[in-house]
Amino acid sequence: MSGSTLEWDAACSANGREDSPSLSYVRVGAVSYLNSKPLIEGLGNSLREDQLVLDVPSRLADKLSVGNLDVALIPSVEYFSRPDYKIISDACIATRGPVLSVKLYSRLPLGDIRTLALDEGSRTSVALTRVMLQERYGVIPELIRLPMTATTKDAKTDAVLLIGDRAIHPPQEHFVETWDLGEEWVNWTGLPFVFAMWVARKNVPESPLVQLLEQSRNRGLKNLQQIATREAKPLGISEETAYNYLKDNLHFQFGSAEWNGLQLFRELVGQLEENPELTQTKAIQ
Ligand SMILES: C=C(O[C@@H]1C=C(C(=O)O)C=C[C@H]1O)C(=O)O
Repeated sequence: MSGSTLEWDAACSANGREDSPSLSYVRVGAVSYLNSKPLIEGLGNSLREDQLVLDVPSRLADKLSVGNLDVALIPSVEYFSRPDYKIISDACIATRGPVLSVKLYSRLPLGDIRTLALDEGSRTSVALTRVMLQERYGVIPELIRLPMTATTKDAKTDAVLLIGDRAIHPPQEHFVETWDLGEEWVNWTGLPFVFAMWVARKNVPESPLVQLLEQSRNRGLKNLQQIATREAKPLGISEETAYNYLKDNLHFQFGSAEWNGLQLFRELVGQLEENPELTQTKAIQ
């Protein structure tokens, strides 16, 4: 435990928020994929083991929503509908071009897609895919949930969305078209895309976690090669692929261009949600 616990406790009592968790109680959730390792480099040294939970993005969003986490790296789309959430860091998962780990694989030309299987771990890329298919092709597909354990072959749909570590591997079958969603968004809008950011519920005091998250990200950025060397083998990818992914595909700093990209995405998602009956997802058959 770091010496900053006292500072955090003091912030809680100074704000008169006895229900607010101090650092010794705060529960932090981070994405379990390679993309998040630079954001949490060394973070575990300042928290107890049970305070840092790693999980897929959709489950982190659910845990934050029901109060099982206090702070989490959640899909950006989950922030839009929650006035009780606040962004507490400029550390994020974004891209300014091809992202490598968010892929739409299609068995038909994109304009002919009628059924779409969606990675169960995703929320933001699900919304991004739907926005782009509708805006660019007028396509509003039937949505099927693709469980974490299922592969593209298990999905009998016209197209499949995969995110995270499993999307980095080349697919095991031939697809007619493949979209790198980061590349498609940036080419289409001229703006970066923010997939995930650190969000807390509004009653959670920010200090000293804000500083810890910034320090972890800065430490991670300095250690990309070590992170790639450490993480590549268990994922079955080369160190070079892991390093290039962290260094060139991902962007970990939330700047004004990222903010503009996020605002545009928010507007487009808002238009999509005006039609709620089109957003239901069925289980895979
Ligand atoms: C780039 C990625 O970013 C992510 C995609 C997310 C989503 O689609 O909801 C959420 C968090 C990030 O893990 C990825 O997972 O490959």
